[in-house]
Amino acid sequence: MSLVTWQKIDVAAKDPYPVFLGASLEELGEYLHRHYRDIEHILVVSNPVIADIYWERLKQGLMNYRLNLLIVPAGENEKSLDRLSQLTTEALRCGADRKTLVIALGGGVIGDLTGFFASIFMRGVRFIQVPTTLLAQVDSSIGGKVAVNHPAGKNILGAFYPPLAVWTDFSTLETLEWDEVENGLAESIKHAIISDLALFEFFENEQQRIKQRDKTIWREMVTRSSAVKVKIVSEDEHEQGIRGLLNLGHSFGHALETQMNYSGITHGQGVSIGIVAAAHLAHAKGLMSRAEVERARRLLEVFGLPTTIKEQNPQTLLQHMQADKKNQGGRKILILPKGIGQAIVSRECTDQEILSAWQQVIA
Ligand SMILES: NC(=O)c1ccc[n+]([C@@H]2O[C@H](COP(=O)([O-])OP(=O)(O)OC[C@H]3O[C@@H](n4cnc5c(N)ncnc54)[C@H](O)[C@@H]3O)[C@@H](O)[C@H]2O)c1
Ligand SMILES: O=C(O)C(=O)C[C@@H](O)[C@H](O)[C@H](O)COP(=O)(O)O
Ligand SMILES: [Zn+2]
Repeated sequence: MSLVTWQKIDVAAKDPYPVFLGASLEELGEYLHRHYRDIEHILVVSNPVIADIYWERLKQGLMNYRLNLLIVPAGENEKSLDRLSQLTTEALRCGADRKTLVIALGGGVIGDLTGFFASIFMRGVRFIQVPTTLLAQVDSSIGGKVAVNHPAGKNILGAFYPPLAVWTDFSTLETLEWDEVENGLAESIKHAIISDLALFEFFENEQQRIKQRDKTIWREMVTRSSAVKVKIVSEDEHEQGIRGLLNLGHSFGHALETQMNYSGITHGQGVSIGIVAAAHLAHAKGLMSRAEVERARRLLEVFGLPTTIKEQNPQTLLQHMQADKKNQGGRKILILPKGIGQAIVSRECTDQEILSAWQQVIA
């Protein structure tokens, strides 16, 4: 294996697992053969776009296994109970059993759906994340949150179910459309705002090279941003405390996604608008200066991310926020940035303050 170009970061979860940064799709088979001698059958779940580009490369290393590829249509709406049920039917048809290994080859949608499937199929089978979007590489493949959506709430049915490993091949990002890059940038910038001022400055200073897809800079961006996620989920696997910070912008963003029936807005766009709403709220509470709010907003906009939304009713969005998983006893719990590079979990936001924050991002 070409170990020279690899980097391995371990997630210190209850069941620890490695994140391989700079791995190559072709080499996953060899890794599995070395470490998991009892695997005979592998189910790979992907979508038509991704499979078309990357299936052949991944398959090369998996020739010694009984192998099935299950294709799910692209799109956020596939994170559904119906799709989960259909995957179950197909897995059984392929003769899957408790020793089957499931591989998620794709972005956050495939990762979340496949991971949740693996967590409940025959009460749990092993799975591996092979993230192919920027968002999936820096965020969704790490940390074991797996889920499907419900019309009334985003990720409302799910589990904490860690993968055996995260296998990140940077080269898959070369075929990603810029719109999809933006979604990953929203989560990466979120990582910077909640805990890494130096990473925020990196985004500010390297915006040109990021836009030009400079490979060295992208590698640094994915590595530094993944490291933030690994550190936080290693400290708090099941979101009892500090992991909540990773939800910056999500109370707002998820409300928008739910209101728009998981179409017409991407997760990253919702997070971007949500970060700005949370920043306005933080400013109202004296946690952020006006200049810092502007600095965060500017960075998101530099990369093409939206920071406002048209024609939304703040009251309706506030209602959707009642389904937020962080809420306790009917009280809304929000993540607020504290300047840039730190954030807090706030239990003290009134509905009026939240409505005012919505007003700031509704154009
Ligand atoms: N589990 C978590 O911790 C976590 C974290 C963040 C986001 N998420 C979830 O992730 C989802 C969003 O993920 P996403 O932004 O990756 O979207 P996505 O999975 O829908 O992928 C975006 C698009 O990119 C295409 N694509 C994927 N890889 C490609 C490649 N290498 N080349 C060309 N095209 C490619 C896909 O076909 C898809 O159309 C949301 O459902 C969100 O809730 C989960
Ligand atoms: O890993 C986490 O924890 C996160 O909050 C990361 C988020 O980017 C991600 O969108 C996550 O799925 C949101 O979790 P949820 O519990 O609010 O559904
Ligand atoms: Zn997210």
